[in-house]
Amino acid sequence: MTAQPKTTSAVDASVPVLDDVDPFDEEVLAGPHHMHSIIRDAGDLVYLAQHDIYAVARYSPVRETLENWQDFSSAAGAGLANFRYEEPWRPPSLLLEADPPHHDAPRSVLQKILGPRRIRAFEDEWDRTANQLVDCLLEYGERDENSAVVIDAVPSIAEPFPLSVFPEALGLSGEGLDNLLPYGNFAFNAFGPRNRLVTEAQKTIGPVMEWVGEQCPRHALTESGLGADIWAASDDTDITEAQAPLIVRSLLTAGVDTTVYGIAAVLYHLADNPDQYQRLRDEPELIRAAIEESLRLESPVQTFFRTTTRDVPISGHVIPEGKKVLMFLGAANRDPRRWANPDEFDLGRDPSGHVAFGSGIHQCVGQHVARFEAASLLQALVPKIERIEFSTAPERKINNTLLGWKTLPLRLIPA
Ligand code: HEM
Ligand SMILES: O=C(O)c1ccc(-n2ccnc2)cc1
Repeated sequence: MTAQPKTTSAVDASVPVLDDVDPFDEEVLAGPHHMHSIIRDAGDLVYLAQHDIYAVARYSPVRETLENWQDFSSAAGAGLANFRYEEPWRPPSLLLEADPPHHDAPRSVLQKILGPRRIRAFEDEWDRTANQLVDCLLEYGERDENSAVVIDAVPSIAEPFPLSVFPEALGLSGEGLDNLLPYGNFAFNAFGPRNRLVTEAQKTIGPVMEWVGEQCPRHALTESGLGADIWAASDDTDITEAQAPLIVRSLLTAGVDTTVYGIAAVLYHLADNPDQYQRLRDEPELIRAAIEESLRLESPVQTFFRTTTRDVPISGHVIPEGKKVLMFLGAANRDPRRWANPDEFDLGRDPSGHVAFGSGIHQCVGQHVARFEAASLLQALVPKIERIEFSTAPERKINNTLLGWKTLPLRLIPA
């Protein structure tokens, strides 16, 4: 594979060039919001010279780029690497890294299998698991002098809950599930540049990748899980037998890490807004709004890329064909041009239209899994916990694509 030619096509002189903005700088990854406002203020479209990429951060050009799959292709990869010039680190995703028509059948299969009706079938079981988790924390959790339960919500809630419900729903055997977090972490780092985050993880990811590959064949999956549904679709020739394991792999990649970050985001914003947590206690019907508003504010999946399929006109500029375009979903979700008081957590706002799950033909097909998991958890937690407070400052986890928490030290005051 030849290295991607650097800016063979001249940058349209009207496009603001930002020389000193590196979205993948580790300090920026830990706190991207100042960078977001610099890019939003620079214009609808900017050129980030350090990576030879274009970028959109304002709400409407991000929506436009997400929804225009013809001009902004996913088939050259959803990350910085351009599959036209570089070998993907694994066979590309049949959904995330495909355009119509190849994208169509895998998408319609997963859309059915992960649709709200099918996921609602897990609701009672996920509610039971969530209540068991909360009861266990109340029963055995360490208490402080005011008998508040003191936890780090990342290892105590955000990680164990998705790990205890999703692999089982998918139909995994149960052995080696602790491979799922490092695998997801690596996959999301791999959408970025080959920086320390990638090269460090590359040293130990081999056996993890092998384990993931071993979970995808039909015989590795239980007969009643979502994975079996994917294989059943290959019997009905909606998809081929060769495609089925790759689609299972998609769920292994995205099915846990994303929801760990999503749940941590909800708990963070509830602890950060005690008055609104009280409102949630009084009005539990606002639980879904709390989840959406947390996803808007946090945007656990911060970025994805597209590749232009022609010289694309956008907002009075032209992006040359074959260029990577970085979509800052997190910046769009806090764009003051679209949201009043964008940085505020407001249960009273209508958060619909946020792009935390993307938009258009690639919009997150697992969004109902994410929403149902978070809702089960909050429905178990809110009635039993009077107040949630930070016990000490939370620490950011660093990833090239995901924004979330490494630690979330909380004090849970029982109701
Ligand atoms: C809070 C949790 C999650 C967030 C924030 C999230 C975010 C996203 C975003 C932004 C996209 C669009 C990608 C693009 O436009 O290139 C996407 C696509 C996708 N998501 Fe998620 N996701 C989450 C959870 C999940 C889960 C739990 C699953 C699987 C069970 C999943 C499976 C997928 C798949 C397969 C796609 C590709 C869809 C396509 O290309 O047609 N996601 N997700
Ligand atoms: O097929 C894959 O490799 C893959 C598919 C989907 C995601 N994703 C990201 C956010 N929600 C899901 C990540 C990887």
